[in-house]
Amino acid sequence: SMDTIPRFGTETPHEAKLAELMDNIDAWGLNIFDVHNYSQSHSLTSVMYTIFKKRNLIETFRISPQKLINYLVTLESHYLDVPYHCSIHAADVTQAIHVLLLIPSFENTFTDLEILAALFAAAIHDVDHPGVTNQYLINSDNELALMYNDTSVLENHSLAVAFKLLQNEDCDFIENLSDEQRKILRQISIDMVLATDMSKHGAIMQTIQSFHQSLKAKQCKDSNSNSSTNDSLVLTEQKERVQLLREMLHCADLSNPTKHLSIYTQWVDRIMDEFHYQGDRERSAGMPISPMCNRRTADIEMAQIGFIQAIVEPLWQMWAQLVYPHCQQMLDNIDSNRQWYEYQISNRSSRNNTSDKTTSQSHDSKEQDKLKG
Ligand SMILES: COc1ccc(C2=NN(C3CCN(C(=O)CN4C(=O)CCC4=O)CC3)C(=O)[C@@H]3CC=CC[C@H]23)cc1OC
Ligand SMILES: [Mg+2]
Ligand SMILES: [Zn+2]
Repeated sequence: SMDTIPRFGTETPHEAKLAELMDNIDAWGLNIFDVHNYSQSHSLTSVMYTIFKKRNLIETFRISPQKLINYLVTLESHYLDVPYHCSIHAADVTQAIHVLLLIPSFENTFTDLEILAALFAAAIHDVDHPGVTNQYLINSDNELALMYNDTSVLENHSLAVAFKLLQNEDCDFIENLSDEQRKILRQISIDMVLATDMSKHGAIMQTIQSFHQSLKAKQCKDSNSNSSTNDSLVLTEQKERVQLLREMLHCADLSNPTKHLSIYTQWVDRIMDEFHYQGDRERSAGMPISPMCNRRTADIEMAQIGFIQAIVEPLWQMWAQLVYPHCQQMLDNIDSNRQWYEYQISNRSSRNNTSDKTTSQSHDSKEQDKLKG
């Protein structure tokens, strides 16, 4: 019954602190690491449950709260204890897409079912991620690469695991959706999660420019009719709305550099840990070591500047243009974060041997610790 379900979906002795944090559920500045700590490591369950309650999705889709919790706790337990692609990343991306869906430009854009599908896709998008890249799974003849014919291996696997969990009677929180609604939810989730494969990034960047121009053209036509919703994008085709949701999840998945430095540097530590563990395995297997995966030659600051310049900034600039002025904070954070990493590089004492290099690197991470407060 309702009274057995805690306010944020999970039992915690820190409910008051969690309530304080959840007051920021609609804000880009939510500290997901604090949520993880005060929810007894149930950030994904508590964030998803809080968003579902806030968006009235439990009533709209006649969801059993208990089955929703059962699904979320089971999904969360199927995220592995890897440094970056763990349940905190899923919670982070889910909360990010929730905030992006709140942008006024989208006030009248998506149906409740599309919003349900988008949040579901974000929550499941990396479940059971083993902490290595698709390329590593392919190069090491992993069972998963065999299963998915080297094609979006991790993304296909996460989708299959997530939908398998739904088949459990106690976890089927979408039992009251019609067959047509379940079909649409599955279709949109598959489309969105497959689009988080970075090998699709180029294709997304190709189409985003012309797609957004066509949307802006339609938008200003609406504004000529001086309708009250002149800010919001109205897309008549479900295909176009799904394309926007695909881009939105990709943006959320690439949102670390758009966050405050103290949060961003924690994600950098985690992804570099994950990449370096992969590099260690590649080295000991005599395989070529993947980009950014060699801890012995790593230049963490350069990798971030390259990641921001090559991937994150171009994508977020396209996105910010579409929803101007609602994503300026993200662009500002990207800029100041890039400048911070450039400053770290300009600040380096000239290193002439590895021991110096190791010392100063540990010094840098102490710098970052200070930033974390
Ligand atoms: C916080 O910091 C990061 C967070 C996530 C990722 C991801 N990275 N990737 C690809 C790795 C290979 N790629 C590149 O090398 C891109 N690139 C250049 O071309 C120049 C420098 C540079 O980085 C593309 C992204 C993933 O596939 C991960 C999984 C999905 C999304 C992003 C993740 C990388 C980060 O910091 C480098
Ligand atoms: Mg992924
Ligand atoms: Zn991800």
